[in-house]
Amino acid sequence: MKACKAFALIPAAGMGKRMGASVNKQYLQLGGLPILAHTLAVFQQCPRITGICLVTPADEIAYCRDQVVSACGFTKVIEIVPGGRERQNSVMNGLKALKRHAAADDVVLIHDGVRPFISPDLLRESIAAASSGDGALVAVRAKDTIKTVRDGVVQDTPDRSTLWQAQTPQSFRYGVICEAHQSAEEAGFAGTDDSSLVERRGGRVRIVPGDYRNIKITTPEDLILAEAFLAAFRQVLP
Ligand SMILES: Nc1ccn([C@@H]2O[C@H](COP(=O)(O)OP(=O)(O)OP(=O)(O)O)[C@@H](O)[C@H]2O)c(=O)n1
Ligand SMILES: C[C@](O)(CO)[C@H](O)COP(=O)(O)O
Repeated sequence: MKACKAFALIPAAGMGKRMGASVNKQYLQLGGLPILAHTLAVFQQCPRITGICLVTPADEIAYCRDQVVSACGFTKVIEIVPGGRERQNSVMNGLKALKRHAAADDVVLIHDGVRPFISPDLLRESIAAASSGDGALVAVRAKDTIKTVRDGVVQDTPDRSTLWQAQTPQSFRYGVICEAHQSAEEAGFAGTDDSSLVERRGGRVRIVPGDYRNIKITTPEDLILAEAFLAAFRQVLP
């Protein structure tokens, strides 16, 4: 049987408010390159990825195309489109742009632009898992005990053995994720990740056990961790 195509959708249209930097956090330097370049490099180098759709703030499209995509030779970037108010809106814009390229059965890997430590193995495992069901979610087991809290008072201590921390990529058949986003938009449902939209539609999302290094660079201390990870584990670009 012919393998389906796999596309990457990279939302990178946030404001980086929690980072508080003078430039948007995806352009902060990590090992001498913008964070976003490290992320894109993993997808560019993965033979299973056919094309990449990048979502950036509308007023950064030209900068991103010239200073990141062209400058680093990311030839698999087939679309750069403007983002929306929330991450969910940015992903929706990317899904619409992929209509020109993807068929309903193709797989789309949705991956935060600021998670540069995703590994090629996890991309391959995500594509395989998403191809055999409704979707696949890279996640790691919760290491800490998690509390449910209301008004500063603990309500409950959920059984930790059932708790996983969601990362990206979150990967789905193109038709499945388009339907889930469309339905969420119509219902005014807001989720903090893409899997929750598919779960809401009764979809079966499989866990792909992830990697604690696959951090989302969110606050200044994450940058220190990222530099340490880069020095210890990773050499992506030539
Ligand atoms: N409207 C938005 C918001 C977020 N993102 C992207 O979604 C990913 C994860 O979001 P997060 O780390 O929360 O980024 P920001 O929204 O930029 O951060 P903050 O909430 O601190 O402003 C990032 O790659 C970010 O650029 C996006 O494409 N569009
Ligand atoms: C999608 C995500 O990265 C999974 O952990 C996360 O939910 C994004 O949340 P954010 O608040 O938009 O950073």
